[in-house]
Amino acid sequence: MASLLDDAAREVALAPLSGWTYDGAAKAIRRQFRFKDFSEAFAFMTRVALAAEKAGHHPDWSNGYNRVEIALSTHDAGGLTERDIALATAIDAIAL
Ligand SMILES: C[C@H](O)[C@H](O)[C@H]1CNC2=NC(N)=NC(=O)C2=N1
Repeated sequence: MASLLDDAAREVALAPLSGWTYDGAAKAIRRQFRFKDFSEAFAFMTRVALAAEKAGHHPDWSNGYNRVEIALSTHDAGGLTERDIALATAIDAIAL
């Protein structure tokens, strides 16, 4: 199982990821994305879903029209691990 990132490792890992913030209560990182319309938002979600399946690591998310809110946490480990950082990086590349 991936090991939890401590506070210092989390700071280092989050530094290059703009827009992701740490939610200490949820032990997750969060980011909100906005798109032109629902079709664009859902196309993004489809691509993220495929990347998540490939990684075997999945987002907790919600969608309302053109907004997609994503939280990443490693449930098996009970907090943030490198798997969340890797998926956040992949998601950012998809959103470009
Ligand atoms: C067995 C399988 O690898 C696990 O259940 C995976 C699937 N996707 C997952 N996704 C997330 N975000 N956290 C997990 O702990 C997790 N576990």
